[in-house]
Amino acid sequence: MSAEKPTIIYTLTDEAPMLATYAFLPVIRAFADAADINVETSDISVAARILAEFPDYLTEEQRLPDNLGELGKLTQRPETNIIKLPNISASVPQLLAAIKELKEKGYDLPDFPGSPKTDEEQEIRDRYTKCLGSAVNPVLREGNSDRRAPKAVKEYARKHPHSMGEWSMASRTHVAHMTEGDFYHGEKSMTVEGDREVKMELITDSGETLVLKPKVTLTDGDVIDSMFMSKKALVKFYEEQIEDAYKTGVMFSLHVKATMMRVSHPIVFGHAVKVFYKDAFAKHGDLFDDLGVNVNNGLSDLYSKIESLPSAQREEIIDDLHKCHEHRPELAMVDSARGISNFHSPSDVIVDASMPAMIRAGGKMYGADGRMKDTKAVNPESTFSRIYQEMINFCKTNGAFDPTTMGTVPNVGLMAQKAEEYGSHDKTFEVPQGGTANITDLETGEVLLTQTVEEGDIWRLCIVKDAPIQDWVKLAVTRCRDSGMPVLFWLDPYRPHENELIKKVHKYLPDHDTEGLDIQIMSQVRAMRYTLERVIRGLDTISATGNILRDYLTDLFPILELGTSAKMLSIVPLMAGGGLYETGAGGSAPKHVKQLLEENHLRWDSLGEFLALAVSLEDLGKKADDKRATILAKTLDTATGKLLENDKGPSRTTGELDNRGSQFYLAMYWAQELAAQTEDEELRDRFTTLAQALADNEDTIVKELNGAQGEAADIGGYYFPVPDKAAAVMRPSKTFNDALSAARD
Ligand SMILES: NC(=O)C1=CN([C@@H]2O[C@H](COP(=O)(O)OP(=O)(O)OC[C@H]3O[C@@H](n4cnc5c(N)ncnc54)[C@H](OP(=O)(O)O)[C@@H]3O)[C@@H](O)[C@H]2O)C=CC1
Ligand SMILES: O=C(O)CCC(=O)C(=O)O
Ligand SMILES: [Mg+2]
Repeated sequence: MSAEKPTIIYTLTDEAPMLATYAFLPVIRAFADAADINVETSDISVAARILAEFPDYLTEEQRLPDNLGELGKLTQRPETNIIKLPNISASVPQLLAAIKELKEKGYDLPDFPGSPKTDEEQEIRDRYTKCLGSAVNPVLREGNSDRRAPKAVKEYARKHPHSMGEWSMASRTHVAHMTEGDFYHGEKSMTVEGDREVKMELITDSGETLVLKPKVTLTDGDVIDSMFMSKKALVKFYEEQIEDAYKTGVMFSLHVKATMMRVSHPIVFGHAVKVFYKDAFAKHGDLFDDLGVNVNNGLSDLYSKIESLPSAQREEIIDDLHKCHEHRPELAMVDSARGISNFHSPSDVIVDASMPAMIRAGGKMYGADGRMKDTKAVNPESTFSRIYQEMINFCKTNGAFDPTTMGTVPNVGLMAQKAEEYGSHDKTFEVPQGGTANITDLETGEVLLTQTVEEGDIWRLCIVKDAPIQDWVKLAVTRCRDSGMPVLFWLDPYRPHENELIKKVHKYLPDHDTEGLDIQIMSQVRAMRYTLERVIRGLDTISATGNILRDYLTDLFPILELGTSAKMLSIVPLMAGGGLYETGAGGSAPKHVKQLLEENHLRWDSLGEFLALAVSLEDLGKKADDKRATILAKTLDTATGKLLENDKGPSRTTGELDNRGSQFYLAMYWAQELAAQTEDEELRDRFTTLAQALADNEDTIVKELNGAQGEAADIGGYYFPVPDKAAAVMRPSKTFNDALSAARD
């Protein structure tokens, strides 16, 4: 990072946001240049992270630095200013596809060892594992989360409401979750006194001691939890729910977060597939084992592994899989036209986005015949899934929410320093043998937390440190004061972990001036009900939650309120003083890439980027006392408001204004605002020319941008596109490109 100039680091990520960046970076640079702001990029896409992990397999020219590691270090510096776009938290099928593409491009990477047999294979697998799942966000999110709908965005949604499906009392949609044997059921938690080192060990029933994690360093005040999911209870639960759905004729859908909960949830997902196709697994299980089939990676893994078999044998298996459907319920589909079900891949249906989409659609998902149907939404873990049933009950009673009148629900989420589930990846184990699972002090041998587990159970240790909790409480109070909204801490005293948090909230609230503020603590189901009663009255309520509810609620409410969580302001005030500005609360929208590749239309809305850039510039202005950065921030904010007012967001329909056209309008409005301001004459003069050039050529530019649509687009890859090709597709208007270049001269 350049020491002299104020610097924004803009991340290059994956899928739709990465494509949008090809168009947006030249716009940003045209404006940032004028204020002498450095805009650096950092490629943290899954492809770049894979390449950075395997320098020893690559030629000198092919090697990439460890950008993520570097950014992680920068989060510890107060001057850091990062704009973070959504990235793929890769499932195994996505990782395999990325490796395949890179190999085809001449990167001589090793194959991903599905079941490593040698030390070398294990080492390769361990390296690839670093690129799997939620590997980016926990590293960069060295602060807690502040996500909210900006006023202009909320007002836009009120004036231009998105469609909402109808809810009826007769809806059969419901949430099914475990009532015993899940992580909630046997959770144990404690606040650690004094610094100490512990290990995770399993004393097996045969008396052997297996050390699963030799050392975990804990500090005074850490809250630690030991919890497990019983395999037996999970399988029994799936059996019952599948049977119930079949008997009652309701569709079955599974909602997990195999990407973020990258160790536990693929296993939870895999058991569902095995139970659903129980008969086929009973008949061909040995063969599947020989082939290395692992349905934790989805049914697609099974289909690809049986491809090597003689066709008669393969067809017999496929026939047996199909036969299972005769006595199983209908499955929710991801792509009914292509026969791709909810079981195909664990990253196709991700609970944070999938449950709100279903609730927004009136409790319906797509069935195999392409029609929307009621569903049994299976969310095995009861810890958080009960909030969805509460909302469903509410919708059944009160009907669908009305975006023109509903209140807003911002979130203050605890996630700093790998809080809670974020840090659990390397402390989660599929128990190899039954026994006693202990968290044991390395020095004294004292057992801090103990669980009795059985073979196949998933056992994990989560930690949340004291400083992030203090920071979270402070952020909640600050947001309460600044917004004038009440704050609810969604904490359940019956859950041991949250009971520890409640004690800390009580301890740290008195550190702040809370005079006149409405701050309450409620268990999750009550908090949801209380919030919803306010929402339908147009009243706003901040939710202060742990990490998982941060994730769930910041898709749930935005999707209902705004139609998408991409329009959220998503700020992470870094605890070391810097700022991480995320672009919305949604993901990288793979469906949008499909449309671009097929029809050259990108429906991705970059509003999240516009909002993030404005707060990033504002922060730069404040910290570096940089007047020009402040002017850029203010004018960008006004331009974004104008964009909303004039309804220049991207359309879903090919041939109409898309991401590129929307960015053009943003650039034009921004230049016009700068041309109209009087605080800085040089800026005014510089942008008067650009504003003029864009306004004069508005019709030509829009024609050039929209005219490029309609045919398939070639960007030279999916995970690692060819930059020139992607840039050519994303910047099809010569007139616009020339005007931006001229502005930098
Ligand atoms: N911060 C991060 O890094 C995050 C990353 N992810 C990753 O994103 C990927 C996809 O996750 P998924 O669960 O499908 O969720 P997404 O939020 O990416 O997509 C779900 C749907 O939301 C809508 N949407 C999302 N962003 C936008 C946008 N900017 N403009 C318009 N519509 C938008 C789209 O609806 P429609 O198709 O109707 O247009 C899209 O299909 C996964 O790989 C996941 O790991 C997920 C969440 C956060
Ligand atoms: O880190 C991840 O895998 C996804 C994060 C996410 O969905 C979110 O932050 O809302
Ligand atoms: Mg999310």
